[in-house]
Amino acid sequence: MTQTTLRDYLNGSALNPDLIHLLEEVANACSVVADRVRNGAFEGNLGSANATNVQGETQKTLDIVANDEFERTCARSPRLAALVSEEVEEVTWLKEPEAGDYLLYFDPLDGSSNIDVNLSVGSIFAVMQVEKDGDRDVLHKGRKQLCAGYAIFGPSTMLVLTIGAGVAGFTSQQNGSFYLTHPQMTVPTETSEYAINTSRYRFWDQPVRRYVDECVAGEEGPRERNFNMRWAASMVAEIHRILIRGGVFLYPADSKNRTTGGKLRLMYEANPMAMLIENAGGAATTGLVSIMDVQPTGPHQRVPVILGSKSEVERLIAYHKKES
Ligand SMILES: O=P(O)(O)OC[C@H]1O[C@](O)(COP(=O)(O)O)[C@@H](O)[C@@H]1O
Ligand SMILES: [Mg+2]
Ligand SMILES: [Mg+2]
Repeated sequence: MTQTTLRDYLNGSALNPDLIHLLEEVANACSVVADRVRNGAFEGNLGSANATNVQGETQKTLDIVANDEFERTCARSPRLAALVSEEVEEVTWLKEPEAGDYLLYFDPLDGSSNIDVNLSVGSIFAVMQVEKDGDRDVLHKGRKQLCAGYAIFGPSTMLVLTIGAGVAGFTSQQNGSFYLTHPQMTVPTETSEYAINTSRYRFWDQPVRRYVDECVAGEEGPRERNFNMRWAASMVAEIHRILIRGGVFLYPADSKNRTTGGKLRLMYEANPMAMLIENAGGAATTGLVSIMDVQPTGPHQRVPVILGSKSEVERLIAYHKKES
């Protein structure tokens, strides 16, 4: 049986060859990062680095290793003008920007608190375009993303990608190539599974409390059915689960994180995941606005995130609108 490789899939699309080249380098970077994560114990890369990133978070050694691998690998792409990384404060310009050049936004290692306990982590990315010659603006709305995806380093390494329509999943084989194994990933409209860090319950706003209280009440509550709960503390793992079997994921703004706008970052966490979820038939909101319609104000801006199965996201929007 012949299998469709990532290269076959991209070459069969209408994407610009320069963008195909960039996406192949992103996939290469993901493979290298997967290896570096897998070999972390042998290479002495587990644990924390003696550094904090722009968000004030302690960096894991592998956060820095993954960032360097992304930079090194993707810089081979001739039309890539700039990199926006979670781990780097300023935008990294690789060339004088020309109209049509690409901008790569990435979280080199997502869920990195899970590394030392050997749970799933991944990398998240999105691509946008330079609009005019010399234009150094990288703060475009998520609606302008040309493509987005993530790699998940779990029991198998997978790359999940949207190139404008639909979402496709590729699994890495031992030879390092990605093969199309999940051609049309869709988020079921209905779900009875939610994901939220409930240790923050006391900080939540009323709409989030109401939603979770109703799920917890199960058959005896207003929803009249039982819900299951999962929290992997790794956004790639949560989104992958939702793309496989549905669900809703929340990292809302709350009384503790409101001054920073929430926890998750718009440009390289929320926007790429929102594009994947919407293109798989789900929905993604801050509670009041579609995530991809948020006008960014900075490369490391944070936003509240609610995404997944449409019916639950719509219910959460209704609860938020009632309160606003
Ligand atoms: O530790 P918490 O508060 O549950 O937060 C978990 C969230 O933080 C993240 O780990 C943030 O990503 P990074 O690991 O890239 O900083 C998400 O993957 C995850 O959804
Ligand atoms: Mg992250
Ligand atoms: Mg990260």
